[in-house]
Amino acid sequence: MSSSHTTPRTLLEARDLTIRFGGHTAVDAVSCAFDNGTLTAIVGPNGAGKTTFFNLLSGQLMPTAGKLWFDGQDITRTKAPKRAQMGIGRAFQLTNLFPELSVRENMWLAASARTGAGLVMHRLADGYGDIRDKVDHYLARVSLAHRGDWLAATLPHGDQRKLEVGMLLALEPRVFMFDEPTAGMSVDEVPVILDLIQAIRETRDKVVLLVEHKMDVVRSLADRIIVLHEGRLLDEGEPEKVIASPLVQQAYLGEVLDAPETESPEASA
Ligand SMILES: Nc1ncnc2c1ncn2[C@@H]1O[C@H](COP(=O)(O)OP(=O)(O)OP(=O)(O)O)[C@@H](O)[C@H]1O
Repeated sequence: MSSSHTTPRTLLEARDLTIRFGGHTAVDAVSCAFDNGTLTAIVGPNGAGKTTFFNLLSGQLMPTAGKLWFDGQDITRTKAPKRAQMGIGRAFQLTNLFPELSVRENMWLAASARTGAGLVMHRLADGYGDIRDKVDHYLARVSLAHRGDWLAATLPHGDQRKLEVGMLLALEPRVFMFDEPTAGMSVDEVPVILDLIQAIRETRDKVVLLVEHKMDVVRSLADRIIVLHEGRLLDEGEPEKVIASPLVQQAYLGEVLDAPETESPEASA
């Protein structure tokens, strides 16, 4: 393993990662390493480059300059499907779902993605019991066991988000990427998702990355925050310290960045 640039715990590392769209540099020489067993929240004002940075990590976009390593391998030019196969999994905002397939079939596709046992096998065979067990397991994990036969398109929005997270779990990646995982969910559904993310973090051998605007969610889950501003890495470190930093407060001027004092129980709902 060519890991002169990594520590043993580092699973994913970006070095001077940059992408330009015409004259606009959306991500500008960002360097950071993500260690096994950590959850990093990526925050920043609107247009800071968070989603673009995620796209560079998952392979939806290729960088103009810079390097990316996964588990000691240079994956800078590796395409998104291959990265997913290698263990970099991303939950998209509902675009991963197959609306005309059932919840169970969607889960099957995710659970079998690495084995190549496609949907036909699901319909035909009694074999593949291990995949069926996996599907049952992850359906239960996201509280959707009772909705296995529903078409994904007919699920309420909150359940679609749960299905999406369930599919990511079923891929069993080593890097979990969540892009505002609770967006559009009702207050009572949010804890299911946050508990799942917390549980992944507690396995202590995965990397979890979270783009998140809600600072209460960031505080409750993240070991570390990375702040992007105008495409650059503005600050990083332990959440309370970073949120309180004058530089970060300044970058958020004009947006609501809640101060890090103690919250009332209602405020964190
Ligand atoms: N394909 C593209 N072509 C041109 N400019 C782009 C493209 N994708 C992103 N940008 C620009 O790059 C900048 C960063 O966008 P990005 O969506 O990554 O920000 P963000 O931090 O995720 O914002 P938000 O919090 O609003 O989702 C913006 O100025 C955006 O307009």
